[in-house]
Amino acid sequence: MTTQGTLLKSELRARLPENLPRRLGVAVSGGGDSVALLSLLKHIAQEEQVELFVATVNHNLRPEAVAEADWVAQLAQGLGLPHETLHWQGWDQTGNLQDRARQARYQLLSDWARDKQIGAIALGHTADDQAETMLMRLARAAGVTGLSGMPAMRNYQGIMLLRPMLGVTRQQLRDYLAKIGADWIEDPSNHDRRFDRIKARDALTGLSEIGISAHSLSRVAENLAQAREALEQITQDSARQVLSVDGGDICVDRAQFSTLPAEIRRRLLTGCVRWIAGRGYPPRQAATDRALLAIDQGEAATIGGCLLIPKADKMWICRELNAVESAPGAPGQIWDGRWILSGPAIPDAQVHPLGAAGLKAVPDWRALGKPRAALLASPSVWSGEVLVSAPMVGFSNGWLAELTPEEPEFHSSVLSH
Ligand SMILES: Nc1ncnc2c1ncn2[C@@H]1O[C@H](COP(=O)(O)OP(=O)(O)OP(=O)(O)O)[C@@H](O)[C@H]1O
Repeated sequence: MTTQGTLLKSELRARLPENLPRRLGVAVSGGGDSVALLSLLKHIAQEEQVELFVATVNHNLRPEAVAEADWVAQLAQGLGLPHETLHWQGWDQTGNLQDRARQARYQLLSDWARDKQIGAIALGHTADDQAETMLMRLARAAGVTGLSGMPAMRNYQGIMLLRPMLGVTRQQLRDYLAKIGADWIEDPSNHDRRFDRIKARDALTGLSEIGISAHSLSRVAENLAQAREALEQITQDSARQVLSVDGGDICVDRAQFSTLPAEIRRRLLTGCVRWIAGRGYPPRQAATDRALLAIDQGEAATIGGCLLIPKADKMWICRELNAVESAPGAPGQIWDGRWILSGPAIPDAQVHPLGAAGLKAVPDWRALGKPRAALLASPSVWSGEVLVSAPMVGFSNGWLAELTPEEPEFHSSVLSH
């Protein structure tokens, strides 16, 4: 191995978990980065008795994709490694094409890994990718989380995604490939200035004059990733002190909450909102700031599908009735993104939010000590016009309302973003 190769190999090794899984996946598109990744990992795998498995995703978006996947298959075969091409069914015209293709890629790769009992998949993101990500996030005035960039390791549906090349540049990898006489596929979209990433790439070249480089920006990301870890720990500890979960709602001790630093309060609030109303994008900063002010002042507010309701010295954070999808749910299936209701078989049973009509049928709801609005959005079972069960309001009638099994334990879930 060349000296350069040995240096790159140790850079990669330092960013991989200490104990590599016995079966390791490598996502190879055929581009220079992932081809270099494969070559370097091959050396590491040989030294550590790790079996490598290669996969290429064909997004079926470009006619050349079939030939590119075949090219990678041959490359893998030449290295004596198993290869599989995974196919995306195509874009359903919803959302942004790039985002959807990326999501599909991770889904296909993780399904493949699970199927093959592969514990982790290595991806070829480089320091340049990290730097471009940082520049794009700077444009959105991101905070500590956004500016901690792409993580070097991340659990995706039980499979570890590894990015061991975040400390090396695209140019270093190209030089290495040229030295060992390896070939790769040049993606024409890498020069397409319609994409923000390509504009960020060009901008980075200009920034080198003031010493901003892919290396320096990816180091900033690493620094902030450590800061983020520390913040997450403090946030978890604070959550235990100032929040309590009551059914599907959260009750905040306002006096204690107000003593916390702004960043921790923001993290707690967005964590609560995501836990209650879903795991999509976090609420915008302006909405979060408005809601934090409302908590300070003990005023009602709404944020991201949740209601903030003051009651004595507490603030309740609950699901907003108007934000619950109006289509009825079925028992045994996930309703409103997080509840599963189960009980005696009733042919026409449907799950709805309790609503004002339902609450009327449960006269002693006041004894629960919870705000009325919180109860209105709670899950209930109906047979036609008849209320069968409202488990969160003490009228269970043999039914059980449980938070979905994927819903992790509150104190860690609230804070793990
Ligand atoms: N079609 C593909 N098949 C297999 N692996 C791929 C494919 N496309 C990308 N990858 C993997 O992802 C790495 C990063 O690729 P790229 O920078 O093009 O992704 P991206 O679209 O920026 O996605 P993201 O940054 O969200 O992961 C590649 O080095 C490779 O490991």
